[in-house]
Amino acid sequence: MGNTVAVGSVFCSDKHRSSGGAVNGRVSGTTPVRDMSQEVTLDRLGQRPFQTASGEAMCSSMVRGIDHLRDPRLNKGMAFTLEERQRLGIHGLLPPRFKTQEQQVALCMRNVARYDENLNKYIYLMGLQDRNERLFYRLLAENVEQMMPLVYTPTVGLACQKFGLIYRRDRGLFISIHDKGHIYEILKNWPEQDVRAIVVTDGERILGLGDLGAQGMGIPVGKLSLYTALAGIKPSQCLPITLDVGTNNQSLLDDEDYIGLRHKRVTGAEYDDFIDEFMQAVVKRYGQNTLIQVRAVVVIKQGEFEDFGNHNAFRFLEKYRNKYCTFNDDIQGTASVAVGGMLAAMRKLKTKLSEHTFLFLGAGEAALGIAGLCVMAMMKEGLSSEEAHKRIFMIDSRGLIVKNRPAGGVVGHKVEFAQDMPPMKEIAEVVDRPVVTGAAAQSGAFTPEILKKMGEINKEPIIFALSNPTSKAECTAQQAYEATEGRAIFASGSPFDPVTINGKTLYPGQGNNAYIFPGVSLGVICTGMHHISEEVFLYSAEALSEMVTDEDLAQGRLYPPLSSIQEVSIKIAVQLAEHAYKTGVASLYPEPKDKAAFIRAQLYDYHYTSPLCATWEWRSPEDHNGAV
Ligand SMILES: NC(=O)C1=CN([C@@H]2O[C@H](COP(=O)(O)OP(=O)(O)OC[C@H]3O[C@@H](n4cnc5c(N)ncnc54)[C@H](OP(=O)(O)O)[C@@H]3O)[C@@H](O)[C@H]2O)C=CC1
Ligand SMILES: CC(=O)C(=O)O
Ligand SMILES: [Mg+2]
Repeated sequence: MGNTVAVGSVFCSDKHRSSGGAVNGRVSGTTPVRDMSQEVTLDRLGQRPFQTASGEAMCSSMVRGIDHLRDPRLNKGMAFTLEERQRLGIHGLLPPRFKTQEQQVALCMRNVARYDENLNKYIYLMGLQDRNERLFYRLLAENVEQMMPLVYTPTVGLACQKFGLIYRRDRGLFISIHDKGHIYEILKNWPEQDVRAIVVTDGERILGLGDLGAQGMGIPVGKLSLYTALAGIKPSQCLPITLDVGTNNQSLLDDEDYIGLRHKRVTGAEYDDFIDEFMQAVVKRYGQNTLIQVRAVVVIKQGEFEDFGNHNAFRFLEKYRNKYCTFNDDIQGTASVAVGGMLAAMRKLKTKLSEHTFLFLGAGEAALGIAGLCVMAMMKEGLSSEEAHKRIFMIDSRGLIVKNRPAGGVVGHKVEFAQDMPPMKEIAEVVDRPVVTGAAAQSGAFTPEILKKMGEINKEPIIFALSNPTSKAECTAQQAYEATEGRAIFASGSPFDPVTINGKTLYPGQGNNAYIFPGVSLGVICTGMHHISEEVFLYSAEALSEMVTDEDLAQGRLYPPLSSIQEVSIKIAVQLAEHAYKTGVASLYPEPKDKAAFIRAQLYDYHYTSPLCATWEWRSPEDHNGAV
């Protein structure tokens, strides 16, 4: 157990020693000399150093045998071979049986099935991620349909609500408003050097569940696990962050298990300065610095804003979109998946978007994002902006958004969608539109009567109930199909089981931004785009809809099956790369000739590799003067 594994040529700088490795019991990647076009990592002597489980080069002189069991990046459990066990000095620390990774995945599936409650399944999966990272990602990636509802919506919503109760160990970075002035120092505590993707929330609007404060951390953690499982972005390059500025949720403030700051949300200039400092600190830590250290490749910081409150989400998107490489998933990612689904529905109906009118229940981040992208798509089909806007009807908490709305009028991004009509309060009054989208977190808002009316007016009404989690859906798939005798073209934000109606089984689509954000992020990272334009989300929507087959459409699916979602991500990334090089917004040169092959070469491999390699030699602890 005391044996130490070493590589002949050691290339750790002092910086690396102080930022991870065995010093704090975690093995971090180093900052290797990196040439992404070939994905070769070389040490100073031009030799291939040891690769960690995440594919990163590392200071193997600092890794002890036992670390291969304790570090989730290195651990393979019973899949370590006899030779590996003996040479790593871990023989006897594992049961005598040897297993393949496939057998381990099957065991994990059986373990998940043993739990009745989804929250317990979630806890099991988080435990697996903490123990054996590759196994966790293989389980997720190869069983997306079963696992996504557990690590993502709907279960992640419950996990956030109970986060304090189920909290086990560190994952992600918490930065509180009281860290103002020191955010860069906090970022330096993160043990990874090569972060490419950050998902950040301030917990103010977690799914449709409202303000969950610091417990919103489940969302960046869940989203980033999909970055890896669905788009092959390396886990070591992903950083989940929660900005804790307090919470206005009194029941959390009163909850003995609440993990965040126990005061109301800080707002105004103090909050804005805090976010500004955060953005600058991220670039200082992972933007410029990383750029200086690498060769032949521009490493970018890529960040995603998630589940911020409405009033801040739009402000920050405007403020930061041209200054940083960032997007808002709730506004832009959702828009893309919804328009992708609508384009697929148009193929089924053999019509164009511009031939329809659209009704939105909700006029917040999700609904306004979708409405905006619908306008863009209709303009691409030939409508003027004015004509396209006339086709969009939106309802917020005060009723239909109209120009002459009394008391308070219409403000912000809603203004462009205000119709020249008399005010109307009830959704039933305006539901005679062929495409109806719910994104208002008002569960059951599409009542059976409303759904029936949609079915009476339209032969095949397009009904999207996008609110999450399931408890907030505007209607269920069963309700939509039943009220329309199976004629509805339906999609929902959280998954619903297939429904059999009049002997025909229909497969509701999951209109969730998870179809979009992993692929967009992969494309951005692989091209070094500095800014993400709105067109990216229309291209992604088109790429997504092109992957829907006629057979899918015949079964009621508006999206490709979740089992093919990795291919969707790659297709989106390739499409985005084509666009990035064509329009000169890529910064990674030389331009890869075969973009698909290039992108595939970057992907995280969740299969185990051997920790042993030819250049290794055994050294006793004394050889290292005890520096193990
Ligand atoms: N499927 C997916 O991929 C995604 C789904 N979502 C889901 O969409 C939902 C909304 O999110 P988001 O847009 O960010 O939230 P916002 O808070 O930005 O918007 C909510 C909107 O709903 C409106 N609203 C509230 N009550 C009613 C009511 N009784 N009748 C009509 N409208 C009402 C609000 O009105 P007002 O403006 O007057 O306050 C507001 O316009 C959430 O459940 C979220 O989980 C979000 C992102 C992605
Ligand atoms: C899916 C998502 O991002 C949301 O519901 O907020
Ligand atoms: Mg969200």
